[in-house]
Parts: sequence; structure tokens; C-alpha cells
Amino acid sequence: MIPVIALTGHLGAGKTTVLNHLLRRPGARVGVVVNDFGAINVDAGLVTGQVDEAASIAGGCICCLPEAGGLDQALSRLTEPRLRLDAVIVEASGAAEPLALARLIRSSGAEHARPGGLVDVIDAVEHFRTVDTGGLPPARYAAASLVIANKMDLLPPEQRETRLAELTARVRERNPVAPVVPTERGAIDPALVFDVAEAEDPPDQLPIAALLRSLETGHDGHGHDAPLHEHASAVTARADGPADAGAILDLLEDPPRGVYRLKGCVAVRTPRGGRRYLFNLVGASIHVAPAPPRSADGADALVAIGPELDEAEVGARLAAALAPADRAAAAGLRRLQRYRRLSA
Ligand SMILES: Nc1nc2c(ncn2[C@@H]2O[C@H](COP(=O)(O)OP(=O)(O)OP(=O)(O)O)[C@@H](O)[C@H]2O)c(=O)[nH]1
Repeated sequence: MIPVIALTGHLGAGKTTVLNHLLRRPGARVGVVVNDFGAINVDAGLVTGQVDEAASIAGGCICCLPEAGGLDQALSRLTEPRLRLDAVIVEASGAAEPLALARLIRSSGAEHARPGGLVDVIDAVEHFRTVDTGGLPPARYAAASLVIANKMDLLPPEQRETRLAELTARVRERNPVAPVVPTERGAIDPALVFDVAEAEDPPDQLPIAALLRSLETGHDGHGHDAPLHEHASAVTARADGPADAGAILDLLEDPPRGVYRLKGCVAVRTPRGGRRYLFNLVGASIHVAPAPPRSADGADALVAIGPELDEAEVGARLAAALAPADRAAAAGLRRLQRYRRLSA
């Protein structure tokens, strides 16, 4: 039986970053299932390193798609004994509800799959503004076998210890056991993840089992903790040729109303032709990096995600920012380089 580890986290918390870090661990044969919310699976193109087998599911969050969104099929394929994988990691879209995903994995019809735990990534900077905004602690805490408090580097050093203690205290209100581990840029010790994950074939007294049972019977009838499942929507726009760097940065600096997350690989016009960059907006923070080589697999596109989007308005703004540029504008390229340096 091959452990299937769920990797969850709110939009932009750093799931893909954690996944890439885990995949750099030499030795293990790992399969991944990547789920993206937009029409294009941006994340699939961003997963680098040692993937032995991969499957991607785009077009909605995995726990809301019909028939487990192809998850069962992907798990059946990736856990085939002849592939001899040590583990399969399912990276859910930031919109997925961890409890619902854990339940899907537990009830998977894949013969050789067994639940291998749930790793929940928290954005240590944004978390108390976006996910845990007070009142009852979010149910997602109960689903985790390991909580990663990521983006610690973005907090002033003197605040880190306090923030970690606050996060841990909140998780403890729902989950007496899951370690809460601070990281920068997703650098979790892979041994911790795989070991924690593999040890976790949860006995009934763990909180997750009880919660999952209560979900079978309650709420919206299909396993969602309805009030907690944020139904974000996504808008995808493709690029037809190198775009203007300044126009894309204008979009990131002043995103359409409701957009919390914007990401994608796009070629921008430079004096020497098109050059591809990865653009990332999470909340108010903008990140620009050269596109990783493997990301050329997907078409250039931007995906915007947010809780309540005016899809027509957002689509028009994305399309305008992606309009092919016929010449390289120096001012825009200078801004791009400045963001690149800030993101390094
Ligand atoms: N400074 C800093 N940036 C980070 C860290 N982890 C991730 N990032 C950046 O945050 C952005 C989002 O990271 P991703 O790994 O794509 O997040 P995600 O959770 O996979 O995003 P979605 O799948 O869209 O929900 C990217 O620009 C990352 O480079 C971190 O620990 N520190």
C-alpha cells in the first residue's frame, strides 16, 4: 500500500514551493497529483525536480469536482505496484477544503493507496488576516498531521517566535498532536514529512477521524464543512505573444477587485525577443522570477483567483495586460528587473 499524502494550504501559502522542496530529496520515488483551480494547471508547470509519475487535474478545486475530480483515477494509476513509487503527494488547489480532500483520499477506490497524512501549509504573514480571522478555530486545523508555518522570512525577526507561538496555540485548539514547524521558502525537512505522514494511518481517536465521521452525516450532505469552504472562482487568460512588462506589472500592482491571487508564466517583450517570467501575486505581495525551464509545458497564461470575482471585468483586465506588445518599453523592463531583485 502506497501512502498518499495530501498537501493543502490557502491560496498562495506556498504549497508548490513546499512540494518542490520535498521533491529535491534524493532517493525516494515520488508521484504527484497537481490540482489547479484555473482552466490551466499553472502549478503543474512549476513542479520541478524528481517527479517519477505525475497527473494533473485542472478546472476546479479537487474536492468540488464531480466523481472526485479524477482523483481516484489518478491515484489508481500512480499507485500501481509496477511503478514502485514510495509515496504519492496530492497538491490541492488553494481553494480546496482539507477535510473534504482527506475524506476523498480515505474513501478512494484505488486498491493500493492508503491515507498518508495531510500537510497543511500556512502563510505565517497573512494567515490571521485571511484564514483564521478569529472566533472558532478553522476546522482545517483538525485535518492536519503536520502544519508548516511558511514565509517566516517575511516577518521581522523579533516577531517570528511570537507568531509561531500564536499559530501553534490556535492549531492546538483543534488538534492536540500535529507538529507546527516554521519554514522559509518551504524548506521543511523531507524526512519529517514522509515519516510523519507514513506513521499516520490515523487510529480512531485522532481528531480527524471523528471530524470526518461527523461530516459524513452533517452539513451540506456531500462532505463539505459548508460554511468553511470558501468558493473562490478563477479566471484564466492566455497570452498570444510577448506582452508588455509594464502592463503586467500595472495589473499586479492594482489587481481587479476581489482578486487575491494572480499567477502564471508569461513572455514579455525585450529588445532581444520574448523572455518568459513567472508572475505571482499573493495578497499585496508581488513576486517575479525567470520562468523555470519545465514550465514551457503549458501555454503562457495568467490565472486570477479570488472569493468573489466579476469574471467579465477580471477577464477583460487580464486580456488587456496580456495584449501582445510590438516593441520593448524600457521603463516597464526596469520595473520588472526591480521586482526580480526584490524577489530573489
Ligand atoms: N518570501 C517568501 N516567499 C515565498 C515563500 N514560500 C512561497 N513564497 C512565494 O509565494 C508565492 C506563492 O507560492 P506558491 O508555492 O506558488 O503557493 P501555492 O500555495 O502553491 O499557491 P496556489 O497553488 O496558487 O494556492 C510565490 O511567489 C513563492 O515564491 C517563503 O517562505 N518566503
